[in-house]
Amino acid sequence: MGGSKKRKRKEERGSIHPKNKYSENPPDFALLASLYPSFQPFVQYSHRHAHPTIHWTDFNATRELTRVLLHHYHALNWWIPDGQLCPTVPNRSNYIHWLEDLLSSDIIPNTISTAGKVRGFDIGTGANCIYPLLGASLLGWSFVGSDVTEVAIEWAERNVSSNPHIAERIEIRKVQSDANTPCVEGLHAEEESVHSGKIDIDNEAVPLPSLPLDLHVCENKNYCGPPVLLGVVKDDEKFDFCMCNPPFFESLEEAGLNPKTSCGGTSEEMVCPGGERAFITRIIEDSTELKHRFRWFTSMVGRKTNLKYLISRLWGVGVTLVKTTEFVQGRTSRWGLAWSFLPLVQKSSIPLPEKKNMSFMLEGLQRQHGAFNVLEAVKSYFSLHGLSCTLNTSSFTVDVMASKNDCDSILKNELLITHKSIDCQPTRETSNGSSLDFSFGRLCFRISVFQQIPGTLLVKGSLQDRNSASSAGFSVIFQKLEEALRNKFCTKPV
Ligand SMILES: C[S@@+](CC[C@H](N)C(=O)[O-])C[C@H]1O[C@@H](n2cnc3c(N)ncnc32)[C@H](O)[C@@H]1O
Repeated sequence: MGGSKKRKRKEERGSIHPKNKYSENPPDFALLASLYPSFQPFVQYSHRHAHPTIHWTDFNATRELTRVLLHHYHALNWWIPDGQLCPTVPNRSNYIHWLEDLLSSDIIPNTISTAGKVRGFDIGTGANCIYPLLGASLLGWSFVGSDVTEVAIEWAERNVSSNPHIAERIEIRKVQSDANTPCVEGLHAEEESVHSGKIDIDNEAVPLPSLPLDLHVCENKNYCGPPVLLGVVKDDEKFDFCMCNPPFFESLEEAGLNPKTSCGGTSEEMVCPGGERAFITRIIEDSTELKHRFRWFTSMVGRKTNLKYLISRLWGVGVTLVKTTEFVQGRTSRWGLAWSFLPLVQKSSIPLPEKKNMSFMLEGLQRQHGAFNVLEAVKSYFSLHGLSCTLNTSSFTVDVMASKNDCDSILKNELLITHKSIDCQPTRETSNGSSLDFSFGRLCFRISVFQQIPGTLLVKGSLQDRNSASSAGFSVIFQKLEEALRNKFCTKPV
């Protein structure tokens, strides 16, 4: 009962991007079977299903489905050897269309692409090379696709050269697998060589690089493999975006947990020490060096707990904005995570979210920072902008009253106060890329702080007035408060 409700909710949220070829018309297996004799043996007809289906646990069936989908709907020739990761086309297309939305959103300036030509970097393109093939054929984008394994490079190149109409747009780049990036502290040398099978470490301590992120929290789970972006992106290169479907898992056992599908996948493709959390943390590390050489840095994230962790890492390294989306396919959810270091663009008027209740989590707080400190920071944040506030220590709330001018003051000054260290002009832009037109007289809201578990607090805001003009103002101010608190409490020392 609970399960079916949950499933229904997911289905209601919508599982497929509206621009996706398959959003209105799911693949027609009967038609494909009639057109492609090689696909026929895999198609099952049963009175239990309204439409013909395939055995999702059969690698040969899922690979043949991908081949015919790419051929029939995308005019692409494609193949992978046995056991390599087999992509699901509708699902991978969702990521491409989300990137398309990000690139056309104008939240950050388009400083990179020339003459409307979009150039992307696919980290770990795999033997299947699926993202460059889809991005080039659907949208005319150019790509560099990187990978570490010989088999991925060989087959990605084959998949590119068997499609001469787009081959010029895709470069496959081998990452030197013997050029392991140094490991940040956490792993014992012994564990390192066992887990990665690539790192040749004597029993001596490895010299540690000074990195802007503090990874102590994920002890023993750090990425110690070959370079990811730094050392692979060339000195003179700029990209509109990078994308990545990272090795999600820490072990092959974990990778094999879903017996309901067979998409293949070798250990090199699916597993890395520390799993996706460590791999994406390395992308974040690299992005702090490469900054404006990419308009958007993005990655797929497989676990919600990792998504939360990575978002708080991002605010800690001074990004100007973070965007997320949920990709739902069947019963599986994945998340898209995007960030940028470019200054936000000032815009005139875009509708704002009109919410009366908002909340966010502050995670990874140090021991000395409890609910009371955060509450005090909330009060001084608003007092600093001249708003009238009352702190109630027994209910752990701050009641705030703001006039139109007070709100203006927050929007005009906030970025100067909280983001002194980043290259960001004060604008009226919110993290959602919207701007505010105040048409209310006074705003009353309550901020409450709740302890969840040690080191994690929930901050809630509730609007006391009920008109929608106020709720637009409240949404923006609450987002500004969130940025300020994250900046104050979630930034780790360099
Ligand atoms: C989960 S697979 C994704 C393959 C393909 N992009 C897809 O979506 O199906 C992850 C890929 O990352 C590659 N990989 C692992 N470490 C890498 C690194 N440091 N740089 C580039 N690729 C890497 C693996 O060899 C593997 O092909």
